Amino acid sequence: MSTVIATYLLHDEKDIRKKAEGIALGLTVGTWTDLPALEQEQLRKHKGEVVGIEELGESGPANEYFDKRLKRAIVKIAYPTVNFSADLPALLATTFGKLSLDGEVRLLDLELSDEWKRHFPGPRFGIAGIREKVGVYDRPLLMSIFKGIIGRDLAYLTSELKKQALGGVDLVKDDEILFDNELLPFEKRITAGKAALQEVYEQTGKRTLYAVNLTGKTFELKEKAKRAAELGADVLLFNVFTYGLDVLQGLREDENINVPIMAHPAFSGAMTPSEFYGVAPSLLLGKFLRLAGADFVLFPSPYGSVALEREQALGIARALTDEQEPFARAFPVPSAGIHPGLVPLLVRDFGLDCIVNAGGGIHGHPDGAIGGGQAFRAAIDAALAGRLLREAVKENEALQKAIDRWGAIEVEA
Ligand SMILES: CCCC(=O)/C(O)=C/OP(=O)(O)O
Ligand SMILES: [Mg+2]
Repeated sequence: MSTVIATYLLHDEKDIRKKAEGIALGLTVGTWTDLPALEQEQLRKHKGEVVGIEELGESGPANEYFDKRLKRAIVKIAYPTVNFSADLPALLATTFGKLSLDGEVRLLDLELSDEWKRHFPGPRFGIAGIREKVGVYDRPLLMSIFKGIIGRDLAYLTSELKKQALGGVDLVKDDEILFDNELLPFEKRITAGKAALQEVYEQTGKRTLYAVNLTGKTFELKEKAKRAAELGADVLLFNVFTYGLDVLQGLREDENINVPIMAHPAFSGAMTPSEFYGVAPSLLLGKFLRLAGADFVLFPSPYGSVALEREQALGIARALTDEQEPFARAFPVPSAGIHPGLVPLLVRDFGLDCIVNAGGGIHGHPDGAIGGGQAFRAAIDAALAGRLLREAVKENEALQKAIDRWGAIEVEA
């Protein structure tokens, strides 16, 4: 019998096993022991089963948070896939729908069978496909973010786009808060951006991609995305969690939207932060986004301005790049508050197949976006060569200015 196995962190004052059994029945057949034998036989294939309980010691923080003494355990429950349709909305409603309202349960993981994974597309391009588009194979990619663009016009956007590209970034993304507007209409951002980046390519030979924010009402997104593809959009930025995972999957599965999709974590912070309830970031921002088709996934880095606990951030990256999964690997993009002085940590923690992503760390450079890009590129080269930044600055003024402004955290061999 095909099942999905959910792993939860459970809290209960009295009896963890009783709570776990209640969940397994409550989210499947509802009741069991009082059923006549014949009905039990008929319903057996639909019955949820507790398949593992790992008792944990009490947690002071948990007791303090819930203001009561609680038993804790890692609990695994198997849900028969015969009970629900092969889509993420059904999977989520079954395994963490009403249960998510309990307030004392955290969903840590969902294990899908290989057979069931075949219902999901995974990234269309993935790391390999993106690298082919930018022509860079031997280092982390560098991405910058438009900042201070709201209220500006197309001339300003294209001027800023050129500066970021001239600084040597591989991609430039819209900020997630840039929406369709009269001054910067979606389609014109694509066409004007493309022309501007072609100019830079002809000037420098460096290819830079532009990730335009796909926004608007849900049922208009597909047509907008198809139009973007027709206009030659390089990448679609998408605020997945203000829409839903299945909307991402719908965009990915449309063969007329043959464009890489960059998932932004906006609004996911409503579900992930607590250690006691909600959803683990490695599942929400890692496994689910890869399953549904994101080619890039942004998430808070362990050392930026909205930092994620290091192991959590690394868990997302592992879920995005796990070679055991039957999906293309997706680019981890640790973000928020990133500046050139943090590049040694990023390379140590995320390796070659990641994207260094910065807004303020590019535009806040004393020499502007061009200097910011140059500083990051120098920091990436130094980190890959195993050189300390304090050595690398001797040959790179832009990096020196960045370190003077933001400092540096060296990773000593
Ligand atoms: C985790 C998303 C980061 C993001 O959206 C953003 O705009 C970052 O900007 P900076 O923190 O690099 O200025
Ligand atoms: Mg942003």
